[in-house]
Amino acid sequence: MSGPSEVQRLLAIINQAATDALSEYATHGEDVPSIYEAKSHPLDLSDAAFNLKKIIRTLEGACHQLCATLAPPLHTVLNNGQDYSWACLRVAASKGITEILDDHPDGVHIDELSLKVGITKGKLATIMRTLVARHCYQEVSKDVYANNRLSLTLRSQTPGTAFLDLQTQEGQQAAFYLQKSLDDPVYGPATDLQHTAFTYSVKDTGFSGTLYEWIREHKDRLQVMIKGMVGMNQLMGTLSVLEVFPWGKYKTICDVGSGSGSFTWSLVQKFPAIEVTMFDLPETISVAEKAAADQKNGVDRVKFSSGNFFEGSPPDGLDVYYLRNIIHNWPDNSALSILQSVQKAMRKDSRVLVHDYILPSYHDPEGDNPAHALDKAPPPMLPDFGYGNMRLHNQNLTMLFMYNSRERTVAELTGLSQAAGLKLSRVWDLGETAVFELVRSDSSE
Ligand SMILES: C[S@@+](CC[C@H](N)C(=O)[O-])C[C@H]1O[C@@H](n2cnc3c(N)ncnc32)[C@H](O)[C@@H]1O
Repeated sequence: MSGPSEVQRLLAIINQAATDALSEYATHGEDVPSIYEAKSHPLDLSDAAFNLKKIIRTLEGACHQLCATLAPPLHTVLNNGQDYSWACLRVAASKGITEILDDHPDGVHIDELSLKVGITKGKLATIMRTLVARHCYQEVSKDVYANNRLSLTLRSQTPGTAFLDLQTQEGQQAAFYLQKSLDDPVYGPATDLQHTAFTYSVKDTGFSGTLYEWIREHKDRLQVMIKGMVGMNQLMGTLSVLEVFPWGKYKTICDVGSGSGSFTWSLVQKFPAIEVTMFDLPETISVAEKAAADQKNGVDRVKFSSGNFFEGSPPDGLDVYYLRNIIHNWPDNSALSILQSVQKAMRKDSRVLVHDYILPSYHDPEGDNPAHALDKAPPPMLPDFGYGNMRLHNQNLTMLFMYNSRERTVAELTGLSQAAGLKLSRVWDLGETAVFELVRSDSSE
């Protein structure tokens, strides 16, 4: 395809995707939001909006590819290398700027904002201007800043800002040390959890261990991590699995590595006949048991089981074993042990749902099997949607920095599953994440 025809095709894709997005808002009976409004939109965190996610994946991917096609290459490459907006987001969230602006819909002058947050006016103005250029906050008149739709997500104490805190602290710290750790003769070739970019970044403090051990020693970060997992799942839109998978056919579910239970509580509240057992390490289960006090209903249908999936199995004989954001945390040998431990607990007709980002791979035959295929972007886009799947690649990198692990392709997950005595039944593409549905190898399905 020639340059001009690539551009024409990308423009057509962008046009179609934007039109589809407008229709999707109409389908849900909602107005199209304005970026200048300081109010949340009903579809912002809706589990039912997974089609919108798919459309945006195409739109973002095509827009970025169009710019990368037409701009000088150094422009695009350094846009990526120079992106410091994360540091400004971190300041805004930690200083509660959104909450201050909440009380002033007409905006606050930088002089007053500077006094309220305790940051010198000139420095704060630089930070605010950077964020405004990213559509987060708005400058309503000269040096007067107000909230908009995006800045509302920066209210402190929310799961979303807890996730931002993790990404911009431990995440960025590990990212900085990636290159140094790769050059290190011990850390570079290591595949274990003790020798990651993150553990490299803290080794001069005298710490040696895994991220999990580090978190245990830093209890304040454990709380942020538990809350941040809720925010991460909001971002990923994982709860759309409640809309897509036929949960109504099943009664007993095990939420394996449940964390504080953000999935469990949503499941029992949406499906009144379902019973869930949360299975996690003792320290996490005790946090989850305390969090149960905040739940309005379904508490009598939730059981707590503490254990370690490397030393035993989750409770046996349940209908569905659901593993969300678990397998991707572990290198292959450990991921295999987890699947084996679940397989041992299964009845012949039980099933396992592995819910992670799944890496598209368009060059392996398994990816072409229509029953297992993930959506593919139209040419001339990169088949995996490129920038449209950026969070998948960011998560893949986070797994590398933190655990020496990675997101996996359908073929890689299929291989691990087979080694654990399981076989693939179906892949559910949720627009951002995907669910890998497995049954026992000896099942007649
Ligand atoms: C990334 S979090 C995912 C939590 C939850 N599934 C979610 O999606 O929000 C990983 C979870 O695995 C749990 N975990 C780690 N090692 C474990 C083990 N050996 N046995 C059981 N659970 C474990 C952690 O405590 C944590 O809750």
